[in-house]
Amino acid sequence: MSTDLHELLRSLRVWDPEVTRLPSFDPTTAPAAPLPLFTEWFAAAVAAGQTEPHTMSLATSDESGRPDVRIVMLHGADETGWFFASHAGSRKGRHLIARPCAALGFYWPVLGRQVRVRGPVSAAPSEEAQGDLHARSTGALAAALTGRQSEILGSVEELARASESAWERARNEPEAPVPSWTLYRLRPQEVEFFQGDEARRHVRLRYRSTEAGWARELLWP
Ligand SMILES: Cc1cc2nc3c(=O)[nH]c(=O)nc-3n(C[C@H](O)[C@H](O)[C@H](O)COP(=O)(O)O)c2cc1C
Repeated sequence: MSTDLHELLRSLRVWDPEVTRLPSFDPTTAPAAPLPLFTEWFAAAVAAGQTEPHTMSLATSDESGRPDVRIVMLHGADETGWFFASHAGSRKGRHLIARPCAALGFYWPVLGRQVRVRGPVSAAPSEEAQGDLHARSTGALAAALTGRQSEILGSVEELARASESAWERARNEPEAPVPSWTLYRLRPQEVEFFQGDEARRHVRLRYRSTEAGWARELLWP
């Protein structure tokens, strides 16, 4: 029996009160810079039981300006930027060489919250990337050692063979270097916080980097 996609879509709700608690958000009480608010919202998402709150959409564009998007993990955020890691030779890595700008999107449905971050991207020093990788799990190192991300794969058997030897190396050599593994820093020029509201009076607060510091402005939903 085939699925009726349209019927299924119509049957779904956003912010079902059974699973979503929409907190109120008063933008007049928001801090002067976006990082403390991001940290507060991130912690609230974790506390509310949001699954995988540290995954985010990463949008890049190719040299012709054609956009692309995929999910990556957030590796950290501080006053210098938001961090993620990947292979320099992957599609996104090639995009970031051609056009070193990106956007991140977080969605934490248990609280009806979205955060968007945009800005220029640069690669952190290689020692930082290797240190970040080696502080992660054996699986993360094995995946990085498998390499060849975004290349055409001939068969699943080929991947299984490469992955098995990568796992073996990761177990025996937990500090194995992965030269293509890159820690990227996105320096925020704009950070937008979106709080969903049941009456659809969603609150959108945008921080915009200016020479005088962070400007804060509300946006129509
Ligand atoms: C939950 C989740 C987390 C992921 N985290 C990463 C990550 O941190 N780094 C990464 O390179 N790919 C990660 N991926 C895989 C990417 O989505 C993507 O398939 C891969 O990076 C290749 O993308 P590209 O061809 O655009 O370069 C993750 C995928 C999922 C579903």
